[in-house]
Amino acid sequence: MEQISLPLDNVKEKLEPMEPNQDYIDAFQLESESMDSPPLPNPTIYTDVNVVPEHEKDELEHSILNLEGEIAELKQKERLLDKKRRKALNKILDIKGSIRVFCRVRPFLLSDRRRIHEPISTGLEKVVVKSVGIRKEYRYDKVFHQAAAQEDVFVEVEPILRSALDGHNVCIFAYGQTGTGKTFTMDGTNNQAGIIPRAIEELFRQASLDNSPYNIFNEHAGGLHGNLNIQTDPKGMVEVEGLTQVQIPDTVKAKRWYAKGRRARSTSWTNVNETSSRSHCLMRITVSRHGDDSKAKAQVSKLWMVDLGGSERLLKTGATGQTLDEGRAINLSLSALGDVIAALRRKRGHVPYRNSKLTQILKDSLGDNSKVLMLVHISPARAIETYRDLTEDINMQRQKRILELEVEMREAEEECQKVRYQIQKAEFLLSENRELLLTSYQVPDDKENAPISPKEDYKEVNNTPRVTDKGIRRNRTSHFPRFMTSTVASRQRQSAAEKIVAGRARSLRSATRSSLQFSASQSFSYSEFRFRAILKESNRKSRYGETKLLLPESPKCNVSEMKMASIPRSKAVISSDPNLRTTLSRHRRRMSDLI
Ligand SMILES: Nc1ncnc2c1ncn2[C@@H]1O[C@H](COP(=O)(O)OP(=O)(O)OP(=O)(O)O)[C@@H](O)[C@H]1O
Repeated sequence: MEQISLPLDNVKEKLEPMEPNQDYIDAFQLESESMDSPPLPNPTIYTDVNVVPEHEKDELEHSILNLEGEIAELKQKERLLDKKRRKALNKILDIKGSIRVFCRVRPFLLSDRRRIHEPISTGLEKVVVKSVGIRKEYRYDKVFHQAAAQEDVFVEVEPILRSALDGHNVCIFAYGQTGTGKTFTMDGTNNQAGIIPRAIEELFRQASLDNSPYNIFNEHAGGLHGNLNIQTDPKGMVEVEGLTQVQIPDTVKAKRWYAKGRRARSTSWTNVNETSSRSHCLMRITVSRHGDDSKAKAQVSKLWMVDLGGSERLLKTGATGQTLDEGRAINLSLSALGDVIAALRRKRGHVPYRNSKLTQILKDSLGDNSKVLMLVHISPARAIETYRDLTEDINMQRQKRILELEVEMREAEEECQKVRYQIQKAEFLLSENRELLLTSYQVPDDKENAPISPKEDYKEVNNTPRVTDKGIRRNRTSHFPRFMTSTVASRQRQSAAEKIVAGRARSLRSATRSSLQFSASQSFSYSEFRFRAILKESNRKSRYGETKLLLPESPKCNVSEMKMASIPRSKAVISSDPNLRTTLSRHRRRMSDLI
């Protein structure tokens, strides 16, 4: 707050400095020239603080209380809707199966020497392999044919990612012989991103839509046949000693760490694949979600994305030495994983987790309450046919129920987003009102060091006892020598300034009313533009993590409103009256010009 003198006789005004704006200055000059108000005694003009009448304090406090109640109600509604959405998603995943096995058929590559062109039907659930006259049928939850794109695969993966954010442990595996496309499915290429980069994007996107603060950590382990020390805590949570855990604030960092982990993975040439991965590659993303209650324990879930080593016959790969040993270790752990998944699918009492490091590490993410997706990869070098399943009716019923639940889930999600936006608006208004209350009514604790109130200031300057406004005016004129009394021009300027201050007071009152209006009808007036501008700015800054604000479709605001939005809070003229707003701005430019 600084004090400046105006070229009005004896007028003291407290203003905050503003940047000059010629438009406003010119407009103000025009307006003040045309004013024809009766001469007034020289007033003392104060702005910014202590202009809101005392009785409006109650209104403001009432508004704050209303908003607090409203926010609590909205949060409760948000929790219920989120619960409904989670429940629907969980049901969908249960119907689909908590352990699902997909099959992806790799397309022919230029390097494939032998091609057997058999017709392959698409989008079905069964694969028939013909080999030396023997015909074998394999059933999957879904088959991705050769032409299936990375997006097609990811569409099926997406729901269980949401499940990871909801607190379930999730495992996504790529399994298959060497060269069948496991790494292609998990990592992809620069132009055809695979599951892992897409999942990272999606996790951050979904987390940014949610009001709950998330912490996302990334761990990476390549070459699991080393001597890893695995520990299980009393609650059954598994930890691997020496695993690097990094907090990842955004997708860029997440991808950087992922790339770093991938580089550590051992690859070597085999007869079957030039850059064959000679180890399992595990990527773990730990999501910890904090609820509204900051004291409550965070909900922690793990998302594992595993590119398993090739499950080839060792003779066929022509591997020797270390590569052969790696191949053996891979095969052993793969068969242990197969046993665990088979036991879980058949709901056996005993699940043989202890048979390999791989299954020990994944123990807490493969059992109850977890979601598992196994993507089996096959190469097209054999004739493959897929048939329509005979249990078509059952499938249709399943699909119908899944569709219903998906609608239910989407509706709950959309409703939840609306409620979140309402919460953000209400919280924004609440903080505005609290700030207004603080700046307008707070009595400083330390009276000696407290800034002098405008009236006291006046008293000091004029060395007169404190009197009412009327008294001040009378006293003021009577104390000044004749040559200090106002001229016609100065009185005109004063009158303009007085009008402005009165308008300012009105504008502050209207700000209070705006808040009250929201709490009653949930509509927006003055704060909407600033609120949206702030939201836009925060969304522009970071799509993920940094801020949890979300900007739904916003109504168009005109240029002057946006100008207002860019003025800092302390300088913003808060008024729903556009004329008053302009006058006040002009006034300020004029004042700043004089500093
Ligand atoms: N769906 C696909 N579309 C196009 N190219 C593919 C597809 N799947 C695999 N490929 C290509 O096939 C080759 C082998 O794939 P990839 O390296 O992913 O196999 P892999 O199963 O991971 O092998 P390994 O177990 O030896 O590491 C790569 O050149 C890859 O780009």
